[in-house]
Amino acid sequence: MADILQNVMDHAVAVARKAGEVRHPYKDPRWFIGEESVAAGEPSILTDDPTWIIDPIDGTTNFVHAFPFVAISIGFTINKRVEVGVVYSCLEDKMFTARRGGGAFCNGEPLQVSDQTDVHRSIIATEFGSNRDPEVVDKIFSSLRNILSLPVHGVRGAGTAAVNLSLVASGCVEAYYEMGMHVWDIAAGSLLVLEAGGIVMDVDGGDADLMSRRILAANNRSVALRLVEQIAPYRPDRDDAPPAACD
Ligand SMILES: O=P(O)(O)OC[C@@]1(O)O[C@H](CO)[C@@H](O)[C@@H]1O
Ligand SMILES: [Mg+2]
Ligand SMILES: [Mg+2]
Repeated sequence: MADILQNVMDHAVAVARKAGEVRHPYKDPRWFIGEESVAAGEPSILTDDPTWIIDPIDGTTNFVHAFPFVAISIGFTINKRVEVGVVYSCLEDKMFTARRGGGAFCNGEPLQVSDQTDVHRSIIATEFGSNRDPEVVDKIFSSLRNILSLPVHGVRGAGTAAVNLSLVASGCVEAYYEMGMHVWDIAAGSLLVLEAGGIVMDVDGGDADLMSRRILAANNRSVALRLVEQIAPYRPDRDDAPPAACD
C-alpha cells in the first residue's frame, strides 16, 4: 500500500512540475479537501489539479458511542476523477484499496461486487443522515418505505459512508444510497465500488457528481435503476457551493 501511495505522490509531483507549478503537493491547501480543513475555513473546490480528499474519521458518532464501524478515507483525484481510493475500516482491521484500472482489494485480496440482479433478493445500505428538517425526514422515510415495500431482503446502515461503500465493493450488500454526506465520505469508497465491478450514479439515475452530496452505488445497473424509481430525491447544498453571504 505504501508503494501505491508513493507512486501517486510521485505522479502528483510530476503533474505539478509539468504544469510549471512550484507548489508543494503535500503542503498547499489547494491540493486538499479535508473535512477538518474545510471546517477550519479552507476552500472546498474540486479542480483538475491533483487533490487529496480526506476524512480522518468517518463515523464520528459511531466512534463516540463505541458502535464498531469507523473508517479513515483517503481519495486522490486528477482532473476531478478519483485515481486512488483507500478506506481503512479501523475496528475490522480491513484495508480497502483501489487504483483506477487496477482493481479493488481488501487486505490484498481482490474484491468483486455481488452478482445479484434481482432487487427483491438484495440488501440495501443507506443512512438517516443528520438533517432533521421535516421535509428532508419525510423524503428519507418515503424512500425507505418504498424500498422496504418492494420488498427487499433488508435495509442496513453502518453509520459511515466509507464502510457502506466498502460493503458494496465486497458484495455484502447490493447497493448504498445517501443524500447529505460529503465528498470526503465517498471519494475513496466510490472508486472501490467501480473497481470491484459496480456502478456509481446520482440518486436520480444521472451521472455521479462527487460534489453534489448525493450518491447511489450498486453492484449493477438493474438493481440501481430499480432503486432510482423508489428514492425520493432532495438536493442538499453542494460541497462547492459559495458560502452564504453575511449581512
Ligand atoms: O462526520 P463523519 O463521521 O466524518 O461522517 C459523516 C457520516 O458518517 O454521516 C453519514 C450518516 O449520514 C455517513 O454516511 C457519513 O459518512
Ligand atoms: Mg469525519
Ligand atoms: Mg465522514
